[in-house]
Amino acid sequence: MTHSEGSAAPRQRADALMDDLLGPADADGLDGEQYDREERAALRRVAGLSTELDDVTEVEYRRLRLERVVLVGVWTSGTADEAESSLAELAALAETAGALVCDGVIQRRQKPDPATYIGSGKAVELREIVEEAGADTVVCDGELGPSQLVHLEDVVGVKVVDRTALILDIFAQHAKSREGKAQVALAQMQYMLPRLRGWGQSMSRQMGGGGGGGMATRGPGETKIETDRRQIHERMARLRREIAQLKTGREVKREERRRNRVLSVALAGYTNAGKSSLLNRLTGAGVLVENALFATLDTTVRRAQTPSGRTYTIADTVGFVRHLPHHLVEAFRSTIEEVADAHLVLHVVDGAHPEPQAQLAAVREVLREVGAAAVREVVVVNKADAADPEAVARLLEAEPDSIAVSARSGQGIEELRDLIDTLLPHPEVEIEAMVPYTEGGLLSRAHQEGEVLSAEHTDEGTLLKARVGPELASVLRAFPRP
Ligand SMILES: Nc1nc2c(ncn2[C@@H]2O[C@H](COP(=O)(O)OP(=O)(O)OP(=O)(O)O)[C@@H](O)[C@H]2O)c(=O)[nH]1
Ligand SMILES: [Mg+2]
Repeated sequence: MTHSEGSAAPRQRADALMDDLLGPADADGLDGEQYDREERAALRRVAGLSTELDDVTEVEYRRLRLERVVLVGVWTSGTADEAESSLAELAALAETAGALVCDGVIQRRQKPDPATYIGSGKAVELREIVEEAGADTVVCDGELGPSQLVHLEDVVGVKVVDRTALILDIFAQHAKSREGKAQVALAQMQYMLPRLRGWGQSMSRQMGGGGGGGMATRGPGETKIETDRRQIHERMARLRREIAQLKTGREVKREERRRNRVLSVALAGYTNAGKSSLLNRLTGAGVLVENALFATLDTTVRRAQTPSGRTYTIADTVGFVRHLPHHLVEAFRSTIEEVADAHLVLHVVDGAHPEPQAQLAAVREVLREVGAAAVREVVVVNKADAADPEAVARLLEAEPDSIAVSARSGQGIEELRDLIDTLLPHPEVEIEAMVPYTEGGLLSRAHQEGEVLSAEHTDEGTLLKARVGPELASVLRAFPRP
């Protein structure tokens, strides 16, 4: 059955990459396990994929419930290394979602097969691998159309999900705030809507047993799908309203910060680069740090101070990943938009990662999409403690505005603080004033909003020399130096 892919390279197992992700070899009791697996898979199908939603809100809490997965990628362009690292990332995503990765295969093709994603001959081979591994799910490294999912499922005999569904699932597990949860739920529904029919057909074929069982179930199945669709549409409309309200609240706060001329720094970067660790280093904030992808899904804003005593806010943001599902870019646009508003972006990259440049490029692409490309950017090469010094040196050379740090050891953090101080815009007006002791509030404003160059206590009040914004400058002019 291999004639259809004449030039296709033999299946590539990304074994080396998966080594430490592999569980113990399953040599024991194959028969019993297989039976068990069928039973579990059957149960899971009903729980996870059925369109029979008792309550449509269930969509929100849907978990893919992946257990043993086989990964499959179509390698259309680039080097073998790139194809393998994409699959390794998929493995990390699957692990983050709680799955055990049994195996990973890549097929070289010009483009994914329109019917079954990988070629039909390869799909049959994949089925053997799935059976051998005792896997219950196949995860494809791309976004598959509804009918591709159904057709591939028919061939491999287990649940098939794509990269998008996997990422959505992780996001659903990690979102904490109301807004974050609502955004993920909306994205999940957008993703599911066109796929309801597909799953429905697949289910009825399964339940019909033979090939011709479709007719009997089609009628009521369609009706049920229509009902589900309508309910999902209604729920999506409600979610959109909720998100709009929450967004207004967040924007009011943001507007307030802008009005108060609060200096702002945003941390952006590929997932797992160490953004939250760096935020903790810079502010002492207790933000969740985890060696998992997408530990942070909600924007956290903290207060920090530059070495010269200026106050600024620093926002942690959701991590980026290649091929971020489009729904999610949309859904998270608002949280990522925070970056577009910042005075300075610290673009954190994992210096110990094999492909930091690709990560930088992926993040910049999204930043451009949300209109944050014009914000001043510094590349913060993190994990310098663990990275190869030569790789770090190469990165620093390739990126003109860059600095190497380690959030873990503290190396480079002082320099980073100084750099933040230098790059944050400086208030434009230099002023001298004699601030009476009754106007203590003005002194603290000068400290917070501006840069105090000197403050000398005299009999008449505090002799202040400072750089401040125009608004505060006009207030201070009421107290000229005698
Ligand atoms: N060796 C080393 N590990 C680090 C350093 N900074 C962070 N890490 C580790 O990298 C992992 C990810 O750190 P996080 O701070 O959660 O990364 P993040 O960018 O916020 O990740 P997401 O929120 O998932 O996008 C954790 O296991 C950290 O302990 C560092 O400087 N050196
Ligand atoms: Mg984080």
